[in-house]
Amino acid sequence: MALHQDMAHAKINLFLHVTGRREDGYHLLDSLAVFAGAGDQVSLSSTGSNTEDTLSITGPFSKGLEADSSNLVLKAARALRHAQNKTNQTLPAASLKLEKHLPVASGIGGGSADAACALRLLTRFWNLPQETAITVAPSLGADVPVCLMQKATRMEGIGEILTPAPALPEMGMILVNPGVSVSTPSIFKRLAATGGITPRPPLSFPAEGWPTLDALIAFLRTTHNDLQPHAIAQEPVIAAVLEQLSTLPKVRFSRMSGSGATCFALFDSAEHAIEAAQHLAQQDASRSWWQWAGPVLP
Ligand SMILES: C[C@](O)(CO)[C@H](O)COP(=O)(O)OP(=O)(O)OC[C@H]1O[C@@H](n2ccc(N)nc2=O)[C@H](O)[C@@H]1O
Ligand SMILES: Nc1ncnc2c1ncn2[C@@H]1O[C@H](COP(=O)(O)OP(=O)(O)OP(=O)(O)O)[C@@H](O)[C@H]1O
Repeated sequence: MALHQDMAHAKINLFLHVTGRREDGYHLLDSLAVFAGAGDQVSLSSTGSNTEDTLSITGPFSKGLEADSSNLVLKAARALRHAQNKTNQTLPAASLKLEKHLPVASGIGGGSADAACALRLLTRFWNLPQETAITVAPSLGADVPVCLMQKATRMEGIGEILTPAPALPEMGMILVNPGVSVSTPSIFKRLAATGGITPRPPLSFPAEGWPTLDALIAFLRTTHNDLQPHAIAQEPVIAAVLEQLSTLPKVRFSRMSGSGATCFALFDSAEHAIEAAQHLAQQDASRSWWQWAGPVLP
């Protein structure tokens, strides 16, 4: 029986500016990340024996994902054990289950969200201080620290400088992925190969936040996803997704998230998003695409 379970929510970059490049090749970013109701489910139970941590994967996107030490869930467990400098004998082995609902390598941080979720579950299971998870998170991926919190956040540095976002309005969202997986390093490489960084004046967030969706959208229109043109150059179908989203009833704003290929559209409410998703599902072009509609987490 599962002792603990938690949701690994999809991370959406409402904008994503690439502001510089470090000597190690990692890019400096400025981004506003929010979390959608969509997510994977991770659960944990005790194996009842002192063997190794184990993982099993089910769900619509389990195919092609290995449940071995390459999986970010088991990498999270190993990193946490290492940080505690304890052996398998002193921390009981965990049996982890991942129900995979988010498309893999799709720009919405599914693997990072799973790793962060595993860190949250395991720190509770092993009675470790929360700080251990916070310390370990960046070593698992640039998106893991923000996924640990699952709250609207401004991301800077390479993703490790996190500032809670000011107040956001209630809104609904559609996510659409056309079924092509996009490797994050390949899109950053394309950006670097073309000279990359677009100089921009520093961006300030209003301290009072955005009381309405109109206000948020006016702000977002001054921003970009700098990875979007490079992802479209690699996978032109992303432009078709954005075209479809822009014509949906009551849509307010659309853009690609992260390094793609998932694109999002914003609506005044989750109900409007769900209605528009029903409309989208009837279009020939989008029938085979993965889609989700619902609320953005507060
Ligand atoms: C694009 C974003 O999703 C925006 O939230 C993240 O920056 C990427 O986060 P992530 O997938 O967790 O990234 P990682 O697994 O740490 O890095 C994958 C690869 O992406 C590139 N990378 C990633 C993050 C970053 N700030 N600069 C980079 O250049 C590097 O080539 C790195 O080897
Ligand atoms: N639990 C996992 N879920 C998804 N991918 C995983 C997992 N564990 C390892 N991976 C590997 O991590 C890579 C990145 O997957 P992920 O779904 O996090 O990409 P992404 O959504 O593009 O992430 P980001 O938005 O952070 O760039 C995949 O190529 C996959 O092989």
